[in-house]
Amino acid sequence: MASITLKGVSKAYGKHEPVIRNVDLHIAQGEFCVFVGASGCGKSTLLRMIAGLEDIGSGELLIGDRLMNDVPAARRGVAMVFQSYALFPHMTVYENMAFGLTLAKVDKAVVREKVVGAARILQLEHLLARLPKALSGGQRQRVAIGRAIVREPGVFLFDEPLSNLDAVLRVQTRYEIAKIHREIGNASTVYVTHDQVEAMTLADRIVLLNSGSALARSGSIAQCGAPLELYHRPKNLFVAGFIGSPKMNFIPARLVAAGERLARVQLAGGELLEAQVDARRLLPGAPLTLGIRPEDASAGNATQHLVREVQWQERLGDATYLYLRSGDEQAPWIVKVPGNTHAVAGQRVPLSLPRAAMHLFDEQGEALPRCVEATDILVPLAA
Ligand SMILES: Nc1ncnc2c1ncn2[C@@H]1O[C@H](COP(=O)(O)OP(=O)(O)OP(=O)(O)O)[C@@H](O)[C@H]1O
Repeated sequence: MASITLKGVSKAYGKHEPVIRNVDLHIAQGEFCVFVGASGCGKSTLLRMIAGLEDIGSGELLIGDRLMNDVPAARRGVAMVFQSYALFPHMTVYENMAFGLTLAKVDKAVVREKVVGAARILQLEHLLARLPKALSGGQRQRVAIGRAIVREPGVFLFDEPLSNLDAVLRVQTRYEIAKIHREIGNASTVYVTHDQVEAMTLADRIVLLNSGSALARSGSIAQCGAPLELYHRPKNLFVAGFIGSPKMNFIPARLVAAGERLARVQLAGGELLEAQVDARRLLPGAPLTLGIRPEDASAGNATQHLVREVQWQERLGDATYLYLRSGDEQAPWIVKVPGNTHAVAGQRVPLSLPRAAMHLFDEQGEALPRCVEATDILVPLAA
């Protein structure tokens, strides 16, 4: 069982711009780490370098305390599960799962014990004699996971393993992957996805990669931390906009006054709002972006509110997204309200914006520190 350490790892394909830039990362033994980011930001390249399927351009990769840069894939103690399952079509489920062990000339009785054990965890026991073509997509992916488990690797690598599954199976298989990771105990898992729900639900720690902008070039780490840390304390506009769906509302504003735990800002239409943010490093008049998540704003009366007009609504059943705006604003605000809310286009809605829920970003897009306690963020479930 093993930790994974990347020290100053970079990679370019041929003479092109680097796709991975100077990545430093330590994944502890037993940790479930998810690489997430937009298409093309370098997630798979980073994973494939850990797997040994791609050369490391520069820097060092260690698994445990062993330098792995030049160690072939088969000798790294890692097992990888691909989006495409990569099963042998002419072999049964049993033979597919046993393949690596048989190749390594492991004793037949030991192979049987391991394959049957993995099949039990994955609920595949009744399918061991079938060929892959007689399985559903979800069952095929479970066989691919089983093939990885029987090798008892120190490191599991998953490259978008749920992308080919329908929505229901995706949720079920996601739960199974989390359960297997917990049951196996001390194996480290690295999981690549572009789906932020998978990232939020599976990860002990998320590594969000930049995808190239004026602020940061692609292939570098935008933020690395626990899922709720990225959600509640995004470092910059890119992270704030990537994590959360629908995306955080961004509204241009100016600083009016900055106190120790409270900043007063003014919107383009002249409205004044207060945010529990420390903006003392900026001067009054500084341009800002105010950020508020759709689920943090609510339609109703409160101490601090403004009025916006309903333009459009999307009904999801459990919730409704209202698209609201005023004449001064380019983009509509999206506000999440209960699913049974009845709104009509053109209706004017008072909007309540809690001071503790607001984010402020400076002109460069860097977040200003929020003055919000952990206890304001997570509320214990009443017994
Ligand atoms: N073998 C290759 N040769 C040249 N360029 C490549 C190669 N593989 C990937 N790239 C480029 O490297 C960049 C990163 O690709 P990578 O597949 O790692 O991204 P990703 O974040 O996993 O994307 P996706 O979510 O679309 O799979 C992309 O611009 C891609 O076009």
